[in-house]
Amino acid sequence: MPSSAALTVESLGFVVGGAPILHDVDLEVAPGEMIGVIGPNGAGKTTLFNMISGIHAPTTGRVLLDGRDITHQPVHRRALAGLGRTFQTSNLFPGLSVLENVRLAAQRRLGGNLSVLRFPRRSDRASTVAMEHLDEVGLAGLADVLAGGLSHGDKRKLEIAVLLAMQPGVILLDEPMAGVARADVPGLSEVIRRMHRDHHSTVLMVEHHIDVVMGLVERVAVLHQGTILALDEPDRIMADPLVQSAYLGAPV
Ligand SMILES: Nc1ncnc2c1ncn2[C@@H]1O[C@H](COP(=O)(O)OP(=O)(O)OP(=O)(O)O)[C@@H](O)[C@H]1O
Repeated sequence: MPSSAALTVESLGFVVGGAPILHDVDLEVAPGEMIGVIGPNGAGKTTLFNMISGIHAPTTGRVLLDGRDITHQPVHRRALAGLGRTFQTSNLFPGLSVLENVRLAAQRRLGGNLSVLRFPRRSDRASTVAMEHLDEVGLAGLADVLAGGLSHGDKRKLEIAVLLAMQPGVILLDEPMAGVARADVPGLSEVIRRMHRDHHSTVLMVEHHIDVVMGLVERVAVLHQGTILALDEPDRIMADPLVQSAYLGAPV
């Protein structure tokens, strides 16, 4: 029977110089589900994201988006097919304003002119949509500020506004809390929670802050030595002796 998952990772493997970086990774993310991927340093989390988003080709296995095989599609085709991603390091346009960053994404989706040199009116459709998304992430008041001048936490919120403007079917969040000041973590968590709740977004999130992951997601995948050790609801993951032993360092 064909899978109804929004994102499917099937028997994924990645070998470099004879060393298996990932092996036998199977994962299904249901439409509207948010799954957190945790695991120790070097477990293969970023590599898994790079396979899903098309930065590296897997050695074995497949990646399916809404049941369609995208394993051999380049990054931009996957984006067009509805796969959105944030990176550990920001991929915003630092010299453009906060509003312009989101408006460009909205224009791309709405099919408008991509130029930022035409001085579009604040009332055009893409600007209106962009302002709505900035409002959602709490950045409407900073619309005219240059993106490069934002705090790390606000850059992450802006990246989420950009994603919302692109309306991807599946969102990959790569360590959204990386570099974010401790005081800004709860606010950014809330923005992710609202994005998931209000837009029914399908999300796969790698994050080192376990407390953040546990409070946000429906299920947690524990990646260990290149494969998924456990996949379950947060409470059950925290209580799993295998996970405690392998990941949290506690004795079994
Ligand atoms: N292209 C590559 N060539 C060689 N080794 C690689 C390559 N990509 C990843 N690795 C190795 O694979 C392992 C997994 O790396 P990866 O960055 O995916 O782990 P991670 O779980 O994201 O770690 P971290 O939590 O530190 O970000 C590491 O040992 C890394 O050095």
